[in-house]
Amino acid sequence: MTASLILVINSGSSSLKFSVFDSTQQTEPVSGLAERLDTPDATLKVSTQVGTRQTAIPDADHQQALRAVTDMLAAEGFGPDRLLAAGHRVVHGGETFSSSVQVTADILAQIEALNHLAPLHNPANMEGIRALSTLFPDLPQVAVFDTAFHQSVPPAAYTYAVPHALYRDHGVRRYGFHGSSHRYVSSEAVRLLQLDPADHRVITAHLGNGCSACAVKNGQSLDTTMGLTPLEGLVMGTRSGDVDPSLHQFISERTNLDLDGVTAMLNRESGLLGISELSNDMRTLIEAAEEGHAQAELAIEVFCYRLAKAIAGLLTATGGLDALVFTGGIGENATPIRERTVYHLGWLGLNLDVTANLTHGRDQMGIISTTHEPAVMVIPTREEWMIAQDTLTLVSAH
Ligand SMILES: Nc1ncnc2c1ncn2[C@@H]1O[C@H](COP(=O)(O)OP(=O)(O)O)[C@@H](O)[C@H]1O
Ligand SMILES: CC(=O)OP(=O)(O)O
Ligand SMILES: [Mg+2]
Repeated sequence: MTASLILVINSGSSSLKFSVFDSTQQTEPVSGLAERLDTPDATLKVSTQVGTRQTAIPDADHQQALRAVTDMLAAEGFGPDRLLAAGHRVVHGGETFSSSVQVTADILAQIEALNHLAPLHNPANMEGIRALSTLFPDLPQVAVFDTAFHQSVPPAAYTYAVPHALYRDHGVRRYGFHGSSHRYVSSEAVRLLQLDPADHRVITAHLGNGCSACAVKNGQSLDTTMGLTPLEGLVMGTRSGDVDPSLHQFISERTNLDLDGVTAMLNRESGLLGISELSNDMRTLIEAAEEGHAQAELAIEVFCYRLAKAIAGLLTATGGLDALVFTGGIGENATPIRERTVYHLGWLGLNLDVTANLTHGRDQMGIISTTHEPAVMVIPTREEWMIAQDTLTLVSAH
């Protein structure tokens, strides 16, 4: 049997998302998620063409979860003999990686040296790579970095106004994340609108649990809202985004939190959850706001205002706008969020087509504005598919 399957792994601190792509048929026959790892409630959810099912995998760690995934795949007829390669999402590639790479012991050491730049994400990503190489030592593995697409951002946009020695000695600069998503949806906008690949200006808004926006000119990222870590920029589900840099000291002086405690607060208890004191889930907030929940309403308004303000700022990098693209769970589904955000940007000549926005732009083009110049679009992201494509390209070249 020829090996044609690409296994894509997005390994997080307490979860492990996976997808299987069939590179010959261009299909995604199986995908799923192992969550609440290292707890008695750990579960594995698997979706195939026939439906979704859930199994308990109590106390499973990353390696046991991956074993459960590969056992399940074998039982479904996608055994290890059919695996061609695995592609991993790695959140931080620092300045070392400007494109995807095949993993070797040397590459693994280079990625590990960047762990301090993304302590919440990279160690978990490494865990996924390690766990899979223990299970299948001969399977080629590829690392696809969130930061890689943003390596074209110029120094004026990535330099913090702090002593330059911090950059030289410690790599303190803005890096940006969600690169696979921004790269995919911006190139889709160019394709769908038939824009000139060498002459276009697109702003992409990736709005999931983590949120970031990106300025893309002529296929290159020129600026983005996330920084040294994925905490900077927009309001997110549980992350604050931009705050006054004095806040760490201010909070720790007035509460009993130390630096780690404040960082955890800004990452896990802030954003939509922090403002609303209700939920980090946009669906819940939209419903609550409709029923008159004042803090849910405030959380939504802060989210949209800050997003619109960031988009307006990113136009400094592009010098114009051909398309504004919404993607991610919120961007693809939350009609009122797109409406309110675009409302703040009416002065740019952006006007939503109310019906198209309600149907979530589910036509071939995904356009939800009354005009095409500039166009507002909804384009579903395909981060896992991008990872599979890079993986296939790299292993085919070897
Ligand atoms: N129909 C919907 N309406 C509003 N928000 C939605 C809808 N569907 C999903 N979302 C929101 O999308 C967010 C999750 O986005 P997603 O891209 O799936 O997250 P992740 O970054 O974890 O992949 C949540 O805030 C969720 O409430
Ligand atoms: C980098 C980042 O914020 O990723 P996520 O949205 O998956 O949390
Ligand atoms: Mg996502």
